[in-house]
Amino acid sequence: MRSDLPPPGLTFEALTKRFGTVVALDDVTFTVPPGAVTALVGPNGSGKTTLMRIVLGLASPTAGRALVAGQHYRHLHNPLTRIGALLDATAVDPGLTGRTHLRWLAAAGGIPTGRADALLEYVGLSAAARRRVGGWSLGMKQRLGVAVALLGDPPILMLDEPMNGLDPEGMVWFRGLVRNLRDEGRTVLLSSHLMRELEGIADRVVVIHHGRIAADAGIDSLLAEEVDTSGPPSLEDVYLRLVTSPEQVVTAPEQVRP
Ligand SMILES: Nc1ncnc2c1ncn2[C@@H]1O[C@H](COP(=O)(O)OP(=O)(O)OP(=O)(O)O)[C@@H](O)[C@H]1O
Repeated sequence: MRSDLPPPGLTFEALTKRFGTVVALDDVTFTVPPGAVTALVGPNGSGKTTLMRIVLGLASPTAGRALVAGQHYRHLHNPLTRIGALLDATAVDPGLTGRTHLRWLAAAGGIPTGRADALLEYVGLSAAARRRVGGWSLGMKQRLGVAVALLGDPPILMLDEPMNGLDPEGMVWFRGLVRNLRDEGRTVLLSSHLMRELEGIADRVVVIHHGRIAADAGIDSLLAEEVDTSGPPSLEDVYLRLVTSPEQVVTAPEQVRP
């Protein structure tokens, strides 16, 4: 392998996951390229969370594999410093303060606890940090989840529906955050149902439908191909067409926003 190639972000190779008779993921192959923001979209139950859980070793694939920078998660040295994830913002002990939660996770991961305070400030939670998380709104918990994901200052972030519950100011904050992460050269995989928000922050889009890839392309090329709309094409138009025409597969991996 050439040494001047950037390290891969996330790689999914023929990934299949069955829960009994339910096929959550069906032979899924795609790459999340480094240094870009990739949106993972699909209807409820299409397999997005399952895919992310497999990356972190929280679920085992029935077949195929998911790799982080070319390695299985379980083989990563200091995993918090390699990939940060937000899968379920509500999975926090409600009796803990946000600060205690974050400092505890930092200590458990061998990260200086002082970073927890810096991150609470970064995600706009300094004022609430010493209050119990049980009294926090969903949007506040999402911000805390982002802080957890950033604890190890990882080059790869994987965020499952991080915009749920954010108020308009929170949306603006989140947009800025994702742009910063990309400007810092980080790799971001982000799932959401909020197409308009994704249109403003994603470089690439992977559409998953019934556990299979329906599109994997740069957002600009996806929009450029959408010619059947009366007004300017939107990601929502592309998405709706794809999930109502599951046999269609769009790939244009070369298209990444500069
Ligand atoms: N632990 C489990 N046991 C059984 N079935 C499961 C389990 N986890 C997920 N599934 C099923 O796998 C499929 C994919 O679910 P998944 O949660 O990955 O979808 P999703 O795309 O994240 O959905 P949403 O957009 O609603 O969050 C669904 O049919 C779901 O019911």
